[in-house]
Amino acid sequence: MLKLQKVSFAYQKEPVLKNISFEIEKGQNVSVIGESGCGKSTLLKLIYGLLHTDGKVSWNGEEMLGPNFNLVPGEPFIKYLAQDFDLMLPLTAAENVGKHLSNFYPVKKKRRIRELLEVVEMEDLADKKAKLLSGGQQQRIALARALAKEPELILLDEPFSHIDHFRKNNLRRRLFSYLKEQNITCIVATHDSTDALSFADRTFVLKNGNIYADGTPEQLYKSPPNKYVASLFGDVNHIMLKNLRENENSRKRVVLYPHDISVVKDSAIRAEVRNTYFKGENFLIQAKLNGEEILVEHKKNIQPGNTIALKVQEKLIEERLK
Ligand SMILES: Nc1ncnc2c1ncn2[C@@H]1O[C@H](COP(=O)(O)OP(=O)(O)OP(=O)(O)O)[C@@H](O)[C@H]1O
Repeated sequence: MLKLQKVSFAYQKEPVLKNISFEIEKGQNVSVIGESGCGKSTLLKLIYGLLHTDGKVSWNGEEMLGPNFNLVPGEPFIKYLAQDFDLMLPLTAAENVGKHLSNFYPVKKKRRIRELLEVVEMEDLADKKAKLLSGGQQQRIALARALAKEPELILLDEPFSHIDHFRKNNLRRRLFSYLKEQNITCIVATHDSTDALSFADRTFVLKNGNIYADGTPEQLYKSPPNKYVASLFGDVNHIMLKNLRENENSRKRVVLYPHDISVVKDSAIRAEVRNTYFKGENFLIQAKLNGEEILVEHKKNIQPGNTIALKVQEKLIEERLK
């Protein structure tokens, strides 16, 4: 189990992380999300032992003392995959993956390298020099290398940032099921809502140096505590209640995703279409509702200038206001 107690950190005067405490069970997949610069990478570096904190970071009850006490920063049972992949460019993909594996059992080593190259779908490029690989291919090799010595805890900083959309989904499924099978604890810092929604057991939202929200992805998505949290999962509206309800006088607003709002034949809520964007299965409609800019999802394209009637389930509004 990973345990952080009152962990704070500042590069300069202003603290980046403030008094953070949490526990993560073995084998859990935790995603850390939050706006750019909120401290996701700093948190991973701190757990790995690259940065010093006055707080306490421990693994299975043993305190990890950090860079002020370790000559070589980092713990051997943790792997940290930074945003720069730090590959040995003159070596081949396979050589990079096996770099930290012992040469004592060459057949075993070869088998392990092949297994890891399969996880990241790079078998075909095993013998290609790293310097000749694309950014996404290098990132996949760096991932395989991080897994080579079967870490107990893996820290991944934007692990799919250079990988194209088609491959990303498949790779995510393979990687995260591999980590589950091996019972490897994983923390992923990410901007990508799919990493957080589809694969994490638990999600931390970082804001202003604190864990601002902590829950299962489903809890955070379905009942976002506010607009900030909802916006990390995609487009979101923050609509004045008086624009949705008759006889509403408060200045309260409600968080609604575009798909929470339906276009109907007739209703008292009317908006004027300003723009439409094709999204594949649906269209995203940008419209003006009593002066407020809103986003609505709809099956059909509606031309700008048209008026649309809208409906939001009252039950959903009540839930979001809780
Ligand atoms: N070496 C450094 N020296 C000084 N300030 C730093 C350093 N590294 C990061 N920072 C600052 O610390 C804050 C947190 O940075 P960090 O990289 O942890 O954020 P992040 O959430 O990972 O961002 P991103 O999502 O853009 O990668 C930022 O304001 C950043 O400018």
